[in-house]
Amino acid sequence: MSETPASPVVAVRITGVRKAYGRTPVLHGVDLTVEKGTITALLGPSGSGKTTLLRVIAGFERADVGTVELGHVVADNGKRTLAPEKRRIGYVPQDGALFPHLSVRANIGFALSRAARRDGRVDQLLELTGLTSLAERHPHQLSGGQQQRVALARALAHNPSVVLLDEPFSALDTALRASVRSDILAILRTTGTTAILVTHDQDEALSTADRIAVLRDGLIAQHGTAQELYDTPNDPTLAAFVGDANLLTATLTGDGTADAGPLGRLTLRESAGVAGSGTVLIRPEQLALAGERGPGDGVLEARVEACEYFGHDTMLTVRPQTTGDHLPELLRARLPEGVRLASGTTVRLTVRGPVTAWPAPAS
Ligand SMILES: Nc1ncnc2c1ncn2[C@@H]1O[C@H](COP(=O)(O)OP(=O)(O)OP(=O)(O)O)[C@@H](O)[C@H]1O
Repeated sequence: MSETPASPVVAVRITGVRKAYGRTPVLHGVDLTVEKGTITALLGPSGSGKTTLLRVIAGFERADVGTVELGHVVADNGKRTLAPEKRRIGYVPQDGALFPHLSVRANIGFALSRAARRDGRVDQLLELTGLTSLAERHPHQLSGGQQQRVALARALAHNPSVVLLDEPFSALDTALRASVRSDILAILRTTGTTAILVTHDQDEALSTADRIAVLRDGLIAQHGTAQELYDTPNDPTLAAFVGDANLLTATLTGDGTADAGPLGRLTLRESAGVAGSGTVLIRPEQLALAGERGPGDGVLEARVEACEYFGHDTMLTVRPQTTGDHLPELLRARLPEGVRLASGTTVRLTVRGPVTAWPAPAS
């Protein structure tokens, strides 16, 4: 007898949420489901409504239309809302928003009952977040990363069912950012906390979250794993938003391939069986040096315009030497470690692996 896998438990379900400030609509009907125990990155350009959505989930803003369910509880149905303090949500704002006049210990225990404080809940949280030795310091005596850990400890104090983090690393410099991010994520994973993390940093979203939801024009443009978003974005704009993208005009053959002119016939990851004009996505690491193979037969000659050396790999910007409808003026190719090429060098490139393509929209 085959067993049906248990369906995942839903921690947050947002259905058809609309929100306007005055006459300016921000959320246009957002649908999003977050499973318990997962970390979801909410990614989107500045002004796309990420903070607004987080505030609607937290109950600091009301939805105009739609529902917000937290577990089995309807927290907002566009008419009635559950007060923020009854939602079992922890909120970590951008700047941490610690009380400057209180110690780390007092900041963490601020909203706890006397009984909880007596039971050692604060000590537990100090230990969990590695702050025990800093418990008596004040916020101004802490680094930015330590302050963020205090903010997280405070958000976790009530055993929330969901923690919302609004760009919690944006105030930190690049070096500190990576280490604080991994500390905070480790804490969230250790405690099995469901989290929604707002970011406009694509790399951060791709490298940290179980799932990524991209908010664009007030709607979720795509929700999936990092690999789904990177390999099979829903449209060319998303492809360019999540990672580096070479977008080429191609002719879809309808048999699972696309004719990309000088780059030859490319195999598609998925094919809708549609023939006609379309756009193909080639990620920079899918362009490889063709070795001895000459132009034609899927090999493109191009001139190096720029060579960025990163140690672990090299990013080339090249100008195709063949002009035509198929190719953009410049392409980006990520080559393996050790490659360094002077501007003006001619390279021969070929495409590796299957690509994603979209038929041209019907006019
Ligand atoms: N209280 C408010 N009153 C009026 N308009 C607001 C209010 N809060 C946000 N907005 C507007 O709503 C839009 C979405 O803002 P929001 O802060 O949700 O975006 P965001 O995606 O979080 O942006 P960022 O990445 O820059 O923080 C913006 O145009 C913003 O100016």
